[in-house]
Amino acid sequence: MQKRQQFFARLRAMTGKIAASSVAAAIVVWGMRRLLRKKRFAKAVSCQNFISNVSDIGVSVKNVLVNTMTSFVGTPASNETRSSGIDESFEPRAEESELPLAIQSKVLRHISFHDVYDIGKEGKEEVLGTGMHGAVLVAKHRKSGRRVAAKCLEEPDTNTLPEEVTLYLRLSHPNVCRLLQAFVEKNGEIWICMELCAGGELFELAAGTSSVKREGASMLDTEARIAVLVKQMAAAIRYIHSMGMVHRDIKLENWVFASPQQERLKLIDFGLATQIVTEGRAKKLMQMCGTCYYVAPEIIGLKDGAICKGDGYGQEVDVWALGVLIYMLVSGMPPFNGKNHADVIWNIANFKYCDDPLAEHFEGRRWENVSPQCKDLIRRCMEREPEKRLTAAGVQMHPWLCQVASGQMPLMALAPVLKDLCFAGTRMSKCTALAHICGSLASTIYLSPETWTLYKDYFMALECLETLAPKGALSISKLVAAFEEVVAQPEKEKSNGSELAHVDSFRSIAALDRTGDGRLHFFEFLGAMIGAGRIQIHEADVADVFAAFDVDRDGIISEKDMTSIMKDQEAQVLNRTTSSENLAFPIEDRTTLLEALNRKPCWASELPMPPAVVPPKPVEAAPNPPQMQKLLSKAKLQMEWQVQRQVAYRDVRSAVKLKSLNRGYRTPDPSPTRNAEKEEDQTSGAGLGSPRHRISKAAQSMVQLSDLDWRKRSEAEPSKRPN
Ligand SMILES: Nc1ncnc2c1ncn2[C@@H]1O[C@H](COP(=O)(O)OP(=O)(O)OP(=O)(O)O)[C@@H](O)[C@H]1O
Repeated sequence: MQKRQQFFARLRAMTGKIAASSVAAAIVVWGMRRLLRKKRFAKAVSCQNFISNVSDIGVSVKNVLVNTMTSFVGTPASNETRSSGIDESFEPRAEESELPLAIQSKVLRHISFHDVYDIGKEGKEEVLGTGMHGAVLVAKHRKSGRRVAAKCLEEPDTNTLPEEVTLYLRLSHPNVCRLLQAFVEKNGEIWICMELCAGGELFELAAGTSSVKREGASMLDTEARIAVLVKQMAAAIRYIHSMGMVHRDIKLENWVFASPQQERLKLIDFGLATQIVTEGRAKKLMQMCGTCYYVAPEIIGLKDGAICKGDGYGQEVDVWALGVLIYMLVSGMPPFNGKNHADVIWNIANFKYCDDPLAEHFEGRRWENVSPQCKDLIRRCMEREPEKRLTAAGVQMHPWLCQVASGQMPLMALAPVLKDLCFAGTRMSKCTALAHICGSLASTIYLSPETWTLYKDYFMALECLETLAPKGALSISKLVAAFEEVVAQPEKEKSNGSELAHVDSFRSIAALDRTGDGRLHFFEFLGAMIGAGRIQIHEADVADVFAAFDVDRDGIISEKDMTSIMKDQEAQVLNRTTSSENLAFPIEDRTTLLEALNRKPCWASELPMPPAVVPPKPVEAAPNPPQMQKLLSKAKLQMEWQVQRQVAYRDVRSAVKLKSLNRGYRTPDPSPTRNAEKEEDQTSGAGLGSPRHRISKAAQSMVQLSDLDWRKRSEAEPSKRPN
């Protein structure tokens, strides 16, 4: 004990003497690691607090130390210990520090959700939908008035963000709903703000229960229109898979329309998503989860006639679910049905199509008007063997989806966009601070539907450069090659040449890659467009970003603020160029930042109009209209769906009601936490936990047991099967 005290005394003296030196940092971190290895948490925390109190060490060294401590120990004991100018709230937690800064700045720990957003109009909440986590509500940003969708998750340990949030934060694709901000509250709640998709659920549209008013033809009245939607779904799934993730809950309810006017679909609900590929290696998942009708057969195992865990599954389960979804959209019924969830699961495990024997062969009244290509796509998505199933890329390239316009543009027409990218990259490579600010803005900015559609279309047109089935992000090398071909080369050929001919296109375009994965994601592309002065930025847009970068909260973004949150090599770039015309430090106020951001590019030229991605509305009735609405309104199935939904809603609502007596509108997941549930599932092999139709684990194991008992018997003696 005495020795340890001496060690600390020496450490203290030493750190005081050589404050601000990296040697001190190394020693203190080494000491901390030792303590933690010996599980001396109390000492470690006091060491952490000590570092926070040392006032004479440089801010960046101090931040490194404090971050390192925090990643080991967690948040320090009290707020007073951290009053020396560093904003504790900005410090990323261990898993967040892996994320690029532009994404980290979306996680807010120092501001409460309720200080930034108002929920509902005149005290009345606007509910967008209800799920296992309670209601998803409309919230209004106080400063800008923009409306977002907000959901409250509960995490007992605020040091770790739920996987749903960490994965969601990393995604940026035109067909994936954007997670704008996550607020980590002191009471353990996590509020996530997503872009508001006001067009309603695809499920409600298909079932004819949507309350959203739409003009013109239904989006599901012809196969061509359904194909437009499916193409977007395949693009989103491929993107998620290319990020090494699996969604595990692809279903009609989890696709929402961006707005009532648009046929733009967005994927929501990453509650069951997980990282499946790490360091290039894909693992097999064992947890039984998903939504009843959409569960792939490999998720469920069969042993001696009883349902058990399968042998493991991978990303193919999302393609299976997509196949089920297309099946439902064109035929109006699910492929596998049953009296209850266990029945459905049993049928899936045994690959027994629903009551109608023709369903398996896609024949009968419901399939009369469905094209052979569409049936072929469904069949290939719903291959029983996962290895034989199409991949998401395969779905994108399937002939049935070739009828949908690709959004491709001639490369020449894209030259102004490529110039913008290079211009923004040059600015950002000279000024890393600008790159971070543009990245953060792109992650959180509100864009009008027109602006959003325009830049999404350019993004998709550039994606077409890559392959027939793009991965949802732009390859840096392909962009550089395209720039050289249509911009730099023609400029070089001109006798007097121009600035563009000599630009280092690779260095410039690579500077836009904030995630460092060799690809430009949609938010990085938007960041480039902001950096090029194309997207008009308003004061309300920069408020949160300004606050996030003003680390010491003195009302200016100083060089010290920026260096304290940047990596060393980035800070050097910052130091070299602080006086450059790009963005001089300190940034005194938001107006200065706004002016810098709204500066037009010197190379600017007229942007081309992107082609319409959505096919024109058919003048006459299409040759193969599945007439979903009619079909669904008559079908018995619709009743079943609605009854099930109502029951599910009622269950959730009663849970919500009970909770809301204690907590107002905050309606957390009734189970301890999703992650805990996931882990428990993995070890115990307990039943299926599917959102909305999710059966509680206990209830389900009861269902399984009682159900499977008679099943075993009835398999042997079919006549004894109960009705
Ligand atoms: N960004 C959004 N814009 C509009 N509506 C949304 C948005 N996010 C969710 N909703 C609505 O809220 C419903 C529930 O959302 P979500 O699925 O994310 O919640 P959950 O609690 O995770 O539900 P689940 O039980 O399905 O896991 C959705 O089905 C949808 O109708």
